[in-house]
Amino acid sequence: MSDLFAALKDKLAGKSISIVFPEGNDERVLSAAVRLGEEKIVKPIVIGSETEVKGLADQLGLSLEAIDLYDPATYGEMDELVTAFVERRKGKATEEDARKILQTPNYFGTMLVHVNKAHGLVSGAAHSTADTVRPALQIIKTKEGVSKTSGVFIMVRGDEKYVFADCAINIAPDSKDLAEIAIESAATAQMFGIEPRVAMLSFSTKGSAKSSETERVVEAVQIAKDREPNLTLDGEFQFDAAFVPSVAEKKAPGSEIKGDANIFVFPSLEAGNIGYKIAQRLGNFEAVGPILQGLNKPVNDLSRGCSTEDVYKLALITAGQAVQ
Ligand SMILES: CC(C)(COP(=O)(O)OP(=O)(O)OC[C@H]1O[C@@H](n2cnc3c(N)ncnc32)[C@H](O)[C@@H]1OP(=O)(O)O)[C@@H](O)C(=O)NCCC(=O)NCCS
Ligand SMILES: CC(=O)OP(=O)(O)O
Repeated sequence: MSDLFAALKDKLAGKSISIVFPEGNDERVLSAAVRLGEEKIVKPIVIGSETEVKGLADQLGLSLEAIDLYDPATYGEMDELVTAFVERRKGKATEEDARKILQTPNYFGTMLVHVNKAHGLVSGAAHSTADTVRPALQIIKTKEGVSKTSGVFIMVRGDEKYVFADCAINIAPDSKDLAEIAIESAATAQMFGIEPRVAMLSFSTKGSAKSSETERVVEAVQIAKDREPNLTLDGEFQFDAAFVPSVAEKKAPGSEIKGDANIFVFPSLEAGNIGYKIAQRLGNFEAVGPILQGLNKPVNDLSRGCSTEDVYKLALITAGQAVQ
């Protein structure tokens, strides 16, 4: 993974990609933003009250010279953002609503991305996923051909690299959603040099159990294969059948996934979110993400349990998505 970040930094050199950090009051976020600015890799735009952010910087011994600090309360181009927000929300927000909502750092920051004053946004160190992603879903929206945004983690331990999806957004995906999550995750994996071999996970392998839950995954496999016949993908698999060759031989002989999957599509958000945290906390995997896929512009969420290093890395990935 260190190679990935070195390659990303090379790719970003001289590109002046600006990333918004709406959580200027959080010491992990402020420290990562200052580091990125001082390394001149991305241009950080930090959101927060000037007094509070300066106070935190003094406490942490940080200089704010390498970042831009925007306070929604005093932002000079608020009228432009208000007009653009009302236009984007078409009938769902009045001007009065817009003025109020744009005082919220995540909405304000997302609008900066929407009106091209910044290339991407990283938030979620101090906000729930719902509060972080809702502005993006409403304002940035999904790109053409994608019906739902989803969130993946790149799980890294030494040389091992896997993609876990969806661990962040869709609570109860239907079979069409699961197929789309699989296809989008395969594209995301390629960005990280992972040649996709996708396993659609369940508590059943190739019909060993039957229920509406397993049928949903079986249908998803068929939809994904019809949409992307060249993608190496199969299921439904229990995790052992997807990951352990000797178990795959017994439970799923003849599958093109031979216990060698590297992208794991979980059947629900419950499974995906619990699964990634177990691998992270018990399995000592580094969990990079969640990386949101399918949006028009890059907006990424952090876990509230993130470190400064996690903020730094997700910001690099976000900037990398902006120059795709
Ligand atoms: C993502 C989430 C916040 C969206 O829920 P919500 O705010 O109730 O969504 P709504 O149904 O009100 O929709 C709000 C907007 O987002 C859009 N939207 C909702 N889910 C979406 C998705 N997966 N992809 C794209 N757009 C989506 C809706 O179309 C709607 O757009 P509109 O206002 O322009 O019509 C919700 O599904 C959620 O809480 N997911 C779990 C997040 C979480 O806690 N994860 C675990 C930790 S990472
Ligand atoms: C991704 C995730 O689970 O985020 P949080 O830990 O903030 O809920």
